[in-house]
Amino acid sequence: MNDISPTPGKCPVMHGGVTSVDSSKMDWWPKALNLDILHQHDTKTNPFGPGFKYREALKALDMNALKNDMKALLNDSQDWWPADWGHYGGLMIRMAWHSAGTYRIADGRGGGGRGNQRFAPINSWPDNVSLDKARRLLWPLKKKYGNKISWADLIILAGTMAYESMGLKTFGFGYGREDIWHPEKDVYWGSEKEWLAPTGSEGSRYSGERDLENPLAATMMGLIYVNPEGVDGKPDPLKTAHDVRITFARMAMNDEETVALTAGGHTVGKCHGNGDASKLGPAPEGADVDEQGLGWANHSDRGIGRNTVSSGLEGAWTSNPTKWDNGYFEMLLNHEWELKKSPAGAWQWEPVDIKEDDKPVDVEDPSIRHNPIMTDADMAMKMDPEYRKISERFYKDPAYFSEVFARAWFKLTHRDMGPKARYIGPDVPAEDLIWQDPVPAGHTNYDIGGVKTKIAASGLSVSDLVTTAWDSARTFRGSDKRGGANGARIRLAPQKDWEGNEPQRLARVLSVLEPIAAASGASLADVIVLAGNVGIEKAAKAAGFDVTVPFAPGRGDATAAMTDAESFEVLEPLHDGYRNWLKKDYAVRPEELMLDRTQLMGLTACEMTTLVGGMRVMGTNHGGAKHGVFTDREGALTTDFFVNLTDMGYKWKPTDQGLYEIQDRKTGQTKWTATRVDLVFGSNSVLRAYAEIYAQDDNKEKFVHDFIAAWTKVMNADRFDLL
Ligand code: HEM
Repeated sequence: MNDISPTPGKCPVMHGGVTSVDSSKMDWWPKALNLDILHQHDTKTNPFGPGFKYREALKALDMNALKNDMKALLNDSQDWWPADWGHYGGLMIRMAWHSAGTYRIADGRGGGGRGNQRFAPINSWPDNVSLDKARRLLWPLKKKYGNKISWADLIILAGTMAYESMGLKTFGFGYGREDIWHPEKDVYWGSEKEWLAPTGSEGSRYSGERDLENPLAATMMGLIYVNPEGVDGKPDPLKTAHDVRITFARMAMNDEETVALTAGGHTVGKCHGNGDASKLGPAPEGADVDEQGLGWANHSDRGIGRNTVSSGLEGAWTSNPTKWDNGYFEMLLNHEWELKKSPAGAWQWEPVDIKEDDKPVDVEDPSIRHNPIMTDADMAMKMDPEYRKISERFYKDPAYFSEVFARAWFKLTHRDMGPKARYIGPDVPAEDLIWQDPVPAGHTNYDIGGVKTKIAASGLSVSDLVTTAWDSARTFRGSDKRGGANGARIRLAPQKDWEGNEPQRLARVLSVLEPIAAASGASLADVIVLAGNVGIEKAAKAAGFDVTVPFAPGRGDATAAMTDAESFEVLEPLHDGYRNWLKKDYAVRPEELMLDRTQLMGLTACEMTTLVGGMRVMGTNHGGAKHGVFTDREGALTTDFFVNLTDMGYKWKPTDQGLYEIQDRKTGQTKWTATRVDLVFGSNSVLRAYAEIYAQDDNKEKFVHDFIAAWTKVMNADRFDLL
């Protein structure tokens, strides 16, 4: 025998817990559904305890004291990681920007709203080299102010105050970003197998004529946005411009905001590449314990100050890199630039000719001067015709540039927080901004019972009532807190025309509900939700249960002028496991799409099961299709979906149309038709366990109550006005 055991005679296999992440029990079945994404940041693992409310904790924060401490920290250079020119501003801004800049509009995930930069994979992305130091520099403040300030807020505050300290009049700041406490499992960052894998590598995010896979916004695995050296590391400002435009559009930024952000970002700070990148140790997640959570350690060279290597490019963009000024455009537009290699071997642009006095000074010794540099993305701001027009305008009108930048920075760092009601603190700007999806306050003092009576007598079916309320609420996503029933945007473009909303049926139902709203003083948004509640109460009654669905009035109706219709397009449902509908065939299995949507809606696997089971028996399938409704008592809130799904008196046979016939084993007759998503609740072992609980005879009433609890959660998911 080959003795590979470190302790001869004993079993060489380590028994005990599976504590490493290299393989999991489920890897044997790669097609199994990963329900874990629905069970993140559970109360059981919450280190703050169940009663902790960040919004409440923030009330005790001395915001002035924190700001004063932050100002002092920005200029308090530490020997272990000295500040360039004695000012940490550039580093802190890059940290805040990289935190916010992972946001993408397609699924609202990413962004700086949860403090996810502290955890893998983002803490160890190649683009985030040295930001571990930036966060560690903030630790004394986090320690001092404790739970009264989240990491997520602290990171964005650091960047914002850095600008303030360098002379920019910022647009404002809102606290309120709540921290997560372990990595996110639901975010798809790409399929490549290597960091910075070039286009066309295994799992490439590009297809066709450089079409970037959705929902991704970054161009490479491990980058926040675009490659600074050029597409796939090959300098070509026009090609880079194409990438920048797409990446920033997917961060919700237009051309003007993109130029403002890039220029404003590089008005301060510098690139770090004065050394040998191969001497950097592993990223934080792969580093040894003695690195204590830091990464990219350089134990063979000095590796700090002027010898820091982060991106590998080297140099500042402007003559005064610790000052908010117009130096970026002066530099970019008034010089010719040529390609050079940095000391670390990265491509960068340097001026063909520049006066000695215009060169930025060394970070440690002001008597030494270095060439300024431009990344390929900076050159795009000059070479791309549209970007150039904007650059020239900013150059000529510095006040306008500052104003556009300040607003774009505010948007960048707050967009993923959702509605303004979530911002806290004295520096929240009063102005309503269209990208906040504003909703006016609605009335609360109307006769709720009277409205419900009118709805009940309106002749609308249970299916119509429940479906319309569901469709108005289901757009909500917890990722960036957009969508939802509040605002009644379901009656506006583009939502009223979405195929998933069945426009004709929707128009018919709204034509009944609108006059009821108008006559009562309630908002249509409230009436739509009330309609759903009335439908559920009727359905529960038909199943033998007298219940009242909880309701909080006060939703408002947004107008078309308050709605950036184009920005709502990303919220269009293309599938809905709850309404048993798929717009078209995707490469992804419909049950995975359902899980993704469920995660975005903030529901657990059990809540998902409850809701699907209830929606099926109330006949809310898309288009009123009969498949998926396996009950003889449609419209009653029974557990029939689960009872029939788990009944061995039936068998399940695939049909040519991708559906399943439910046949009576004895008679051989087809009784109902099911979809793939329906059958997942009987086939997946975890979902089946939930389904079996509801199929038990003793749980009929529990089901009604669980359904109502989950339903109410969905209807109120966007009630930030109640916070
Ligand atoms: C078009 C996209 C952009 C590219 C390709 C890019 C690229 C880079 C690179 C390569 C560095 C050097 C990092 C290092 O070695 O330390 C850097 C630094 C920096 N970037 Fe950007 N950037 C972009 C956009 C932005 C934006 C939008 C902002 C903020 C609004 C920003 C703010 C900064 C700051 C402040 C630094 C200096 C960091 C320091 O002084 O330590 N950048 N950027």
